[in-house]
Amino acid sequence: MHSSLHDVLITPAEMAAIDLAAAQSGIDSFLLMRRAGLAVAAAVLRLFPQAQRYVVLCGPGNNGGDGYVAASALAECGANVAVFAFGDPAAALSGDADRARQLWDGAIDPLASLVPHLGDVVVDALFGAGLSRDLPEQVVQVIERINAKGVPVIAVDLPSGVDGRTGQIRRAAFAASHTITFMARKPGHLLLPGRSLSGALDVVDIGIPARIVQAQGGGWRLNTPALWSDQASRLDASTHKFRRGHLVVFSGGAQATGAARLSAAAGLAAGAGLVTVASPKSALDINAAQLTAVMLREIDDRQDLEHWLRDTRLGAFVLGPGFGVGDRACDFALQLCDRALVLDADGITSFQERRSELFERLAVAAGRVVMTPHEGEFARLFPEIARDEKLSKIEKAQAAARISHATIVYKGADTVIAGADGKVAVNANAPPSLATAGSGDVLAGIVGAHLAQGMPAFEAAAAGVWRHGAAGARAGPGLTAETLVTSIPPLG
Ligand SMILES: NC(=O)C1=CN([C@@H]2O[C@H](COP(=O)(O)OP(=O)(O)OC[C@H]3O[C@@H](n4cnc5c(N)ncnc54)[C@H](O)[C@@H]3O)[C@@H](O)[C@H]2O)[C@@H](O)CC1
Ligand SMILES: Nc1ncnc2c1ncn2[C@@H]1O[C@H](COP(=O)(O)OP(=O)(O)O)[C@@H](O)[C@H]1O
Ligand SMILES: [K+]
Repeated sequence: MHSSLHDVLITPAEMAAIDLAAAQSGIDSFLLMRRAGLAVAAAVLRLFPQAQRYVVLCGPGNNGGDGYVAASALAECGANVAVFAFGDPAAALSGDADRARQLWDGAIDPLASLVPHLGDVVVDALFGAGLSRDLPEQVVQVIERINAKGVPVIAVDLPSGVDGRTGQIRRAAFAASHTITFMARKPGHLLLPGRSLSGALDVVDIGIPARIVQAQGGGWRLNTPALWSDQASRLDASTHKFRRGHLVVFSGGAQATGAARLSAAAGLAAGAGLVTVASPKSALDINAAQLTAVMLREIDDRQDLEHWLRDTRLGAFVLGPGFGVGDRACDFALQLCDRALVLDADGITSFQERRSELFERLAVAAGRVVMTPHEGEFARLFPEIARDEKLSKIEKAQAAARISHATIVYKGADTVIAGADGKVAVNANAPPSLATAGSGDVLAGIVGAHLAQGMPAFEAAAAGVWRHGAAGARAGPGLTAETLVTSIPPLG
């Protein structure tokens, strides 16, 4: 892949515009298709040199065209190749794809006649970026037959049936072991369930200039350090703990203190210079018995908080983990909207019936606020957005950020980070072992540390999600929230 396109995500509509812009700039579109098909053939031979038969499935558009080029290249190498087409290829195909078909001099059988055998390797060139509706029954049946047989599938551009913009399945989809895509990743490769169905992803540079790809791209990004490393604070010899930021984490009552302590420990490990747990009187003793480097302060009510907030050195706040749902959470959060705040868990749920109050406050407050909902919390605060099936997870996070005026971290295996200004990134470094109790509390603490150090909200959130994922990978499969805290890698 071209290095400047490493973190760029291109939707199918943008890819079509890129295709057009490339043609208008004089680039030979058939040459692009040839490079795509040859890259597929090379990958297939490298990955599955022992296949008894290469079964190439060709669709009615340019994805099918890539398939015909790959089939011809495989046959030229002496491989046993069988081509099956959806519909009548002579009638359906035009332009480059038809030219590619005419250069294939073997038989073309109807897709429905395919009987997969063990020893086959399937090259899926049915539908790629042009998938525009649910798959027809005939294709669904073939996909189910092949998936059930367990023969390896290499997908061209996208596994057929996966929507390249949303990652959703249009009735059925191949479960590919590998996907070969072109120029840049597509959102459907990263968003679930498309991510699980794409297998190992290979992005091939077929020679479209990076400037053309970038010019048509809409700004969706993969979450990598390139997005935020220049905003990360560096340690220099003259630093002191207040310069590294003071993070406050609010504790729940005596029966619910662990979550806040996990956030606090994560905040300290992630680089906040000081961390204080703000605890109600009822939980002071239990917190005191468990805290060492993290400090403790009694905060019971609104007045206590108002008084304490006169200390401008308090750099950022985490409100929500184990805090308890109710008006007290809302009162505290509304007081903190013009500071730096991570609103998580109960802090989000508490606003289910009062969200306009929060959003109106955030619209005028000059704070840096990050909300970190998982799917359930997202649906509580943004029910109409959560229900809208036309939107991808990326667009849902963007819509939520827009109406709430906060940075949204829409959590899950495919966490999306969206800024109120439209910036968006999809995370891809998180292992499934992060699905463990307390893992979200650790994330809130890491993001809080970044805010305390002065990072802007979007960058603080994106860096937090990335470090959380990297910590998960370092902690290994048996991780607990505690080992996650001790595995947080350095920032930058
Ligand atoms: N964009 C580019 O620059 C390049 C694109 N290439 C290939 O071109 C592909 C995109 O080509 P196309 O835009 O022709 O799109 P596709 O080939 O993915 O599919 C479009 C065709 O499928 C039909 N179709 C869509 N959904 C259907 C459904 N559910 N049931 C039945 N028929 C359906 C459409 O009517 C159209 O005929 C990419 O995925 C890639 O493989 C490559 O050739 C290399 C260059
Ligand atoms: N399957 C998964 N793969 C990768 N990351 C995951 C997966 N499941 C959950 N996570 C991450 O783990 C964290 C869980 O947070 P959350 O749902 O709030 O749990 P908890 O309340 O137990 O802390 C989130 O950051 C989420 O993105
Ligand atoms: K495909």
